[in-house]
Amino acid sequence: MEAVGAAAAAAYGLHLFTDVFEPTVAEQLDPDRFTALTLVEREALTADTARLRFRVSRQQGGRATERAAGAVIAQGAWAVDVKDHLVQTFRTYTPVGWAAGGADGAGHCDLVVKRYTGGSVSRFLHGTQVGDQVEMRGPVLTWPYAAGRYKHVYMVAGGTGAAPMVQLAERILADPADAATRISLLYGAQTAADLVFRRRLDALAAQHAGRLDVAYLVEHGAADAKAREGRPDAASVGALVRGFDAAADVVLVCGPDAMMAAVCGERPVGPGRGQGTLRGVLH
Ligand SMILES: Cc1cc2nc3c(=O)[nH]c(=O)nc-3n(C[C@H](O)[C@H](O)[C@H](O)COP(=O)(O)OP(=O)(O)OC[C@H]3O[C@@H](n4cnc5c(N)ncnc54)[C@H](O)[C@@H]3O)c2cc1C
Repeated sequence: MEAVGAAAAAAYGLHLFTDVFEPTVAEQLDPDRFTALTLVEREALTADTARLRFRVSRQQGGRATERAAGAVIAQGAWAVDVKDHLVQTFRTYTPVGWAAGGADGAGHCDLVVKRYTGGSVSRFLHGTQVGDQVEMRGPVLTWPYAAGRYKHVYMVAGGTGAAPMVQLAERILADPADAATRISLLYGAQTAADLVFRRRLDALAAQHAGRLDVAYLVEHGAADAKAREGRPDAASVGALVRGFDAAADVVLVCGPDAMMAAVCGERPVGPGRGQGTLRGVLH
């Protein structure tokens, strides 16, 4: 009994000890409320698209929040709601880099955001400077995924619509329980320079040869050997999903409204809404 009591006291002491070294300010994602994260790094990827890195660190006693966030992330593809506090409006973004952080150091949450000329939150985010705080809420589950559920995951992405595909592909390829899952991605953008995830995807494909195939499409400009000129259309999407097996596979589509309408039909907006009637070239 004494030994158990001593061990419990030691564990409690260790818990208090590690808490002392954790920050007092909340820099954690919380699924239930908006919290402020600090922008620590920004990188221009194109004239209108930037990668923004926000610091994540566990606050004192913040393990319950961290567990709640981890529980959502464990369920599949996820995103965060980002608020423009000036006009109290929010939009959803897909982290493409994530580390929860803890007693051993700060973590991070990376977003790749395209700026729209008349846009509200994307312009707000592009106006932020290193050191600024931005309010976020999440993780928000966007698509439940269970390892080993699909034999082949087909993906069609346009522009920053590739962000959820990158997040999901990295998850699948890193998970031994998904070792038999293959991924084929068709990724289109305006120009070759706008294929902002290309280098990352090529490295991933080289690392996981035979499990990830990526084909690129560009609308304008000279295409190279691996990036053909064109849009996701009946020919390119048809070639991608040629081996599709409805019993074992899935097709994921994410991109601008016009691309969604052309490929699969627009998805009804709102929580819990499914695809609805399949239209477009996948019909
Ligand atoms: C699950 C999910 C994940 C997402 N992940 C990402 C991501 O990782 N990266 C990313 O960049 N985006 C992502 N998005 C898109 C993002 O949420 C926003 O929709 C996008 O940033 C535009 O928001 P905004 O507030 O800047 O533009 P909004 O203000 O919503 O405007 C959208 C468009 O409408 C136009 N517009 C605005 N007002 C008017 C007007 N009065 N008249 C005519 N046109 C107008 C704007 O010019 C713009 O083109 C994601 C969306 C979802 C649903």
